[in-house]
Amino acid sequence: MKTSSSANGLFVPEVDPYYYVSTENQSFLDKFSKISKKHPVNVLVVGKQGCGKSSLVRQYAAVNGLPLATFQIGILSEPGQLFGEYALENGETRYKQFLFPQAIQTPNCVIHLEEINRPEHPKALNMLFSILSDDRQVWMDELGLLQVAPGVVFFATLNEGAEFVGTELLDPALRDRFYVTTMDFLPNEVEIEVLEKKTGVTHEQAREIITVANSIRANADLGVDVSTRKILMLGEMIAAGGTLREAIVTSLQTDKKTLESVLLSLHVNQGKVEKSKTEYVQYIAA
Ligand SMILES: Nc1ncnc2c1ncn2[C@@H]1O[C@H](COP(=O)(O)OP(=O)(O)OP(=O)(O)O)[C@@H](O)[C@H]1O
Repeated sequence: MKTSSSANGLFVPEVDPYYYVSTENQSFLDKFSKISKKHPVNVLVVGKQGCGKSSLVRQYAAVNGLPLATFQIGILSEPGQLFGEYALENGETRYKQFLFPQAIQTPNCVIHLEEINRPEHPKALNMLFSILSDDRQVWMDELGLLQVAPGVVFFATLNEGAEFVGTELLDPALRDRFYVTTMDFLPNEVEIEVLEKKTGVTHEQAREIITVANSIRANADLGVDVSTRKILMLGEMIAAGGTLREAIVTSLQTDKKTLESVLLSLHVNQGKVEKSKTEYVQYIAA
């Protein structure tokens, strides 16, 4: 998605004209925005992978015209790693500041902390604790006192999966500092509309994709998650002229055996997926 530049190198994302949110979540976002005018706010967005958490954060920034900065917490292996690192420059070791210190000191910045429940090393969250607590400041030998600027909103996203539900794996001391909002997949009618608008498939094609997705979702034995992202990928393939089978084979990202079970169950239950005969041809031109 395109973004427009703001003065300090951070970016205000563009509004996604086809982003849908429940009225409840819209109302929550509105309140978070109001609270942020008084002091920085922490919001935890919980939901299944690919259900739209990142887009929600992006859309919040876009709709409110605020700069957005995203950081992957899941890959952190030590406390200071978000802030900067020592690097060799012209034979000298210097401390190089990363975007994070700049983002937290930028008034009204929207800061997305991705996968906050999964840092590679638990201590990696230590410095974040101070920033997310009422103190809103942290001392670093290299950078001095860093204070969170007025109006900053931290959105932490957390993937809800089979291995854990909701916020239970998040450290209680950390969880305590967040408002929590939960997201689920969109209702079918809305998913159909998103599919039509974003991928250009017809209403009938969109309906068929959702029927297939529902039948896979309903069959827990298959263990295949069909997220909104996956549905959009199916739609893109079909809009590009692919068959439903081709779309499923390329989009679902599952092992061969599960894929065969998926195709078989769709074929048996709904006659939806045509059997294919594999032939080989030369691939020498587009
Ligand atoms: N409510 C929605 N309205 C329109 N499009 C949506 C909506 N939710 C998700 N999408 C689309 O689905 C895709 C996946 O969304 P997104 O990346 O936000 O999911 P996520 O939950 O953050 O995924 P992950 O857990 O993998 O980070 C994006 O292309 C996004 O535009």
